[in-house]
Amino acid sequence: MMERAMYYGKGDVFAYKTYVKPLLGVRKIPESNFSGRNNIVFGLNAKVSVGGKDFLPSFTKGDNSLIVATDSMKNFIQRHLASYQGSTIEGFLSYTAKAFLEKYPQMETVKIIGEDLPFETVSASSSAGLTESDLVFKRSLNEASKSMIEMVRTEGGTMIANHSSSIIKLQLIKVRGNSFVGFVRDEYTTLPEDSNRPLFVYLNISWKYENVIDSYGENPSLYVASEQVRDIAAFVFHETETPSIQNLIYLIGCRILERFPQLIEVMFESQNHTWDTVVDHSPDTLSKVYTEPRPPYGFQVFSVLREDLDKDKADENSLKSTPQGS
Ligand SMILES: O=c1[nH]c(=O)c2[nH]c(=O)[nH]c2[nH]1
Repeated sequence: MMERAMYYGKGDVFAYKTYVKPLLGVRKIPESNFSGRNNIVFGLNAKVSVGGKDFLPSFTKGDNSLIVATDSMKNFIQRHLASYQGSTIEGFLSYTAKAFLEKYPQMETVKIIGEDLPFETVSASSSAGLTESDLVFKRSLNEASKSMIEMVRTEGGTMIANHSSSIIKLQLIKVRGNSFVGFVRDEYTTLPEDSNRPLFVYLNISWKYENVIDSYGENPSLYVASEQVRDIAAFVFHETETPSIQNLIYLIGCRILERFPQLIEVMFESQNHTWDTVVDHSPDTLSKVYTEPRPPYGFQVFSVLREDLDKDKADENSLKSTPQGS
């Protein structure tokens, strides 16, 4: 028998909480100054989906007797933000998903996606001069964290079937030091080879922990902050002469896995938004004028796995052991 799709839920569940427990003691890495979040404003946009065979009659017979109204799901999420004692979105999603399964026996699966609604610090005066305000925050329309957890009911309790943490909508421009050459040239090729392009990339990067519990931030030294992943991406972009976006994201993924042994996979969705050149005075000057590229856009999807690091290490070792001059 074919398995059918059947779930329902609520999207755009906005919830803001002030004075969430700060995230302190995140382990520092060489690519980033990030060490924690004050969490004075903690905001998220959640989407919950619930499933279970007991919901079938609600679809086929109009029997609402086991339906938890999606309006109630919204309240459930918001009230669980009030009682959540931790300091990360990942921890909150896990806490809330488990609570849904415990409260409603007809739910067999609960998936919650939470998108961070980030606020940034602004300056304020203090007796010591300029400091960061602890009262006023600036809404950020930049990149944001996003997490997902899928929890399922088992014989004796619950189990996490899937989880991920991400940074989304990161947009990085590198003004030179990028080429794209050597690709297939045939009767369909009009793109010239380019040895120096202004590479503008959009990145969504997701990562998966070996032990989901490390993502909750209860042991902050094992937590991977999206701010650190963002900083690694920019850092690796800076130091790499990129031959393609494909290779760039691979190198970023390897660096993330190197820095965080608690992760087993880093997944990328990248988009190419390389600027079009409008005015180019080179070789006299580096200064040029560019504009947005016309649609369509190119994209890449790639997972970097721990075995990629081991493979690179093995390659390095075999190079090292090759006798000089042979
Ligand atoms: O980094 C790139 N990868 C591609 O696969 C591609 N294709 C293309 O037209 N431009 C680019 N750039």
